[in-house]
Amino acid sequence: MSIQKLPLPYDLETKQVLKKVNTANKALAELKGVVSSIPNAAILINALVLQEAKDSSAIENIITTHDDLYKAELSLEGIKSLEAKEVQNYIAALKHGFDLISTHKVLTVNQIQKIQETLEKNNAGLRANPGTTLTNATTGQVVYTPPQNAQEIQELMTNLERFINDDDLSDLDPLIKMAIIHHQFESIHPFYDGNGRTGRIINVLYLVIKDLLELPILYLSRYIIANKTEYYRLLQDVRETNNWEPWLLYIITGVENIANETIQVVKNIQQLMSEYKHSIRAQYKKFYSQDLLNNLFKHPYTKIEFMEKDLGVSRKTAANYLNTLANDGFLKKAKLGQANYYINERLYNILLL
Ligand SMILES: Nc1ncnc2c1ncn2[C@@H]1O[C@H](COP(=O)(O)OP(=O)(O)OP(=O)(O)O)[C@@H](O)[C@H]1O
Repeated sequence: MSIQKLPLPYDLETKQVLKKVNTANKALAELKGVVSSIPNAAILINALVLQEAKDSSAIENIITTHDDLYKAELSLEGIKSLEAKEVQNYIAALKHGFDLISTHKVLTVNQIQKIQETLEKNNAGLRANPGTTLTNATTGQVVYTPPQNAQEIQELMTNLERFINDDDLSDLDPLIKMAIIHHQFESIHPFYDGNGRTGRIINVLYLVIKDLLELPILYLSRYIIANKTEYYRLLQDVRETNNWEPWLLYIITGVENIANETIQVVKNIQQLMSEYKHSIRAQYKKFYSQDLLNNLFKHPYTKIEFMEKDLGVSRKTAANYLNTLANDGFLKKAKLGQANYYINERLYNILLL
């Protein structure tokens, strides 16, 4: 069966769906509010995006620990595991996507290609050769064959681009649209690889485009991992039955649940920052600064070079700050090879959840 072009000719706004849309939108609005109450919220992107990258990559069986990831960020000798590198590529793709959409708040096929390119580190572009099928991971059976024809893929992507950006095509709530966009994107399966992760990046970027979030910080991937069987089943089920309601409810419930979890994480970080700010400022009048505090929260694991750069101080001064903070229990000092690094353990524990 070929893929339908968008908008879909069905009434998707059932009572149940609208109810979910309503509560999910409330949760998103609260999250947006909590994030904007942090004056330097952008520093959170690093820590929070890493979380999403780790979870999203895990769906592709790229399993990493937080410890590995944060160490990889430090680029110290001997810790660049392949997995951590994959996750770094995901972060780069998400950040690149965020930059691309930020100015004009549109998402084009071209930009989607750039995101996938950053993620997969190849420029194969949209599929041009046949042969791609989706199989059941356990049985190896083909469950779905996406379009094989290059021109058809191109046309479906152009249609998707219009649906993403032109609200005159459909007045559905953005959350319903996001669920449709995700399904459509995964069904077109426009690339040879990275379709799942690119699709999950599009989800969060779409929320930013629609002003439901200011920063791309909604770890929807965690929800998808936790409900992975249901995810695959519903993707397939919609195609076979055209029964959209369970899929829409699944995705929108995910948005709501994860928004509520993220609100808690952001509030915990905010509280810890405020505690650190007051204690560090009181204890070290001479060297406390907002930039110093930001550095400790931008990188759950930090190193002398980061501090040097962020604060514009000498290596010796940066080392002195970090060692003093470690001596007094604000950070934990650790060693890898010859190099020292410093862990904000309380932040690390919040992000571990
Ligand atoms: N039956 C199906 N119908 C439509 N899409 C599907 C189906 N089964 C899987 N998919 C989608 O295909 C994605 C996998 O595609 P691909 O392997 O290209 O992406 P990936 O990013 O490398 O992998 P992953 O999503 O596992 O991290 C899944 O995440 C899912 O979104």
